[in-house]
Amino acid sequence: MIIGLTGSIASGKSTVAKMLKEYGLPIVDADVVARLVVEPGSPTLKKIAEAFGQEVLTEKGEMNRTKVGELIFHDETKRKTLNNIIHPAIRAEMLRQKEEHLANGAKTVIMDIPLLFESKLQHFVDKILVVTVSEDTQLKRLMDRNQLSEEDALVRIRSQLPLSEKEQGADAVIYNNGSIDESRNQLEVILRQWHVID
Ligand SMILES: CC(C)(COP(=O)(O)OP(=O)(O)OC[C@H]1O[C@@H](n2cnc3c(N)ncnc32)[C@H](O)[C@@H]1O)[C@@H](O)C(=O)NCCC(=O)NCCS
Ligand SMILES: Nc1ncnc2c1ncn2[C@@H]1O[C@H](COP(=O)(O)OP(=O)(O)OP(=O)(O)O)[C@@H](O)[C@H]1O
Repeated sequence: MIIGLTGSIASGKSTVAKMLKEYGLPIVDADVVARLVVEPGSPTLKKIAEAFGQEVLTEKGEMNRTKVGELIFHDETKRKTLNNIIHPAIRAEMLRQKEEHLANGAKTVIMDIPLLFESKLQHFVDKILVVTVSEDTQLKRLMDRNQLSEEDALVRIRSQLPLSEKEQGADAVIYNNGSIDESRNQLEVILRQWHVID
């Protein structure tokens, strides 16, 4: 079974992914893959520099993530341009890693895809697990974690579909407003229901 783990920025996906790892389940993480495909010298990074200018590269030839973040979260056209360049490369590498886990005998693979709904990737997975939080908690945790002003945190939140819509498209939902242990308990119930654990 392929489980798609999603949510929105700072809703708690990585926190839940860590718990899934503790069960020994293999995880294919879109944010990790998104870093892999823009390594210095990669064709994808070259295309990004052609589209946005050499100033998105650091002296070492790496992608300047802060700079690219500033550009794309304040400008939908630029965000779409970046997505059109980087998403095909991310998808191809994620599918490769998934196949590798299956070939190695995994019965369940987790695909952690923040933009699963925005990119319409529901067909990639058999079950969708959404990690959700209230808007207030999401805003507070994002501001704390990334040291962002309220305004910068809000533009990032608004660049994604509302969590309420994602909950409607889910096979199961983890409500992550409470403690980490409360979320862990919800996860355990879901994994039992799906026969991933006994
Ligand atoms: C814009 C970039 C450079 C910012 O890097 P930074 O290190 O600050 O953030 P990080 O990569 O950890 O992403 C944090 C979160 O931002 C959100 N996010 C990232 N990219 C996007 C996007 N194109 N649209 C909407 N939300 C996004 C996701 O919720 C993600 O989990 C980076 O996120 C990126 O390369 N984005 C494009 C690839 C992408 O779409 N990644 C999302 C998962 S496929
Ligand atoms: N139940 C919780 N109680 C308190 N803090 C939490 C809880 N869950 C997550 N957090 C904190 O909230 C922040 C966001 O969580 P996390 O990084 O797991 O979100 P995410 O959905 O993976 O975000 P992103 O898409 O931006 O990578 C982190 O700083 C994390 O430590």
